[in-house]
Amino acid sequence: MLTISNLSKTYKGGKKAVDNLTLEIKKGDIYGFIGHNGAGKTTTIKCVTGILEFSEGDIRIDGKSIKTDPLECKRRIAYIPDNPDLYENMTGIQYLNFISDVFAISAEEREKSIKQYADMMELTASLGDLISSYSHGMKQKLAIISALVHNPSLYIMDEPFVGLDPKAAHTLKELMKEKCRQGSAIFFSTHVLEVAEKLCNKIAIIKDGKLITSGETDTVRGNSSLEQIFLELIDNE
Ligand SMILES: Nc1ncnc2c1ncn2[C@@H]1O[C@H](COP(=O)(O)OP(=O)(O)OP(=O)(O)O)[C@@H](O)[C@H]1O
Repeated sequence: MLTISNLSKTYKGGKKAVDNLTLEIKKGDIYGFIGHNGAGKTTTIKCVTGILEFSEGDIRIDGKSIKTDPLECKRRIAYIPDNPDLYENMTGIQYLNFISDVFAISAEEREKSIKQYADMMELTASLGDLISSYSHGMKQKLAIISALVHNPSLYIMDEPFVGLDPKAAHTLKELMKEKCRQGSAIFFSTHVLEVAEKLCNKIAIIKDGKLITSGETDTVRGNSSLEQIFLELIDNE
């Protein structure tokens, strides 16, 4: 579903934020992407979603290259950034309709799914309010609903649980599991190792832009906790 091959990204000032990264995310995977602050997670995610250009390597979504076929790739993905920068002068419902228009979702379908996901995220009562009046968590919820509404085959999420209250975080975890059971795939970054350990069937750990380990969560972790393994790998590499 998502293949990252030998990806390297160097910023203009010369900082190599991602260094020869190779990962494969398959249909049905909930793939956790873990690393210290500044490890290169957001940079990788922005390359995958076509926001950042990269000089070396290749990124393919369902076999299509984000470099040469960006529109086809973007049709298949939903991106939930760590700091949703939404159109502040729209109301929540206007924004969801705008996203539904972009992805050509029928009126009937959007009405049903907006209601379903807004109810689940407990945002229905605020959908008529301007986004500028929303808290960080409410913006995060709106970004999540907008992703779910167009039912993509690949979800890319950057720290999706930050700012969510415990109930919304629980709902999101359940939705993530359900979407992957239905055949989507999720690639997401997180610092919350307990969540990654419980939720992800696969995990990758990066340090200074380089992949340290990746694979089935149980194999990566062995008999230890993910926290122990993470700390050992980060200290020893
Ligand atoms: N626009 C930029 N220009 C130059 N360097 C950048 C830029 N954005 C990020 N970097 C650098 O690239 C490296 C990777 O940053 P990135 O944001 O990808 O890390 P991260 O793993 O997402 O970190 P965090 O967990 O703190 O969000 C860091 O050293 C950072 O300083």
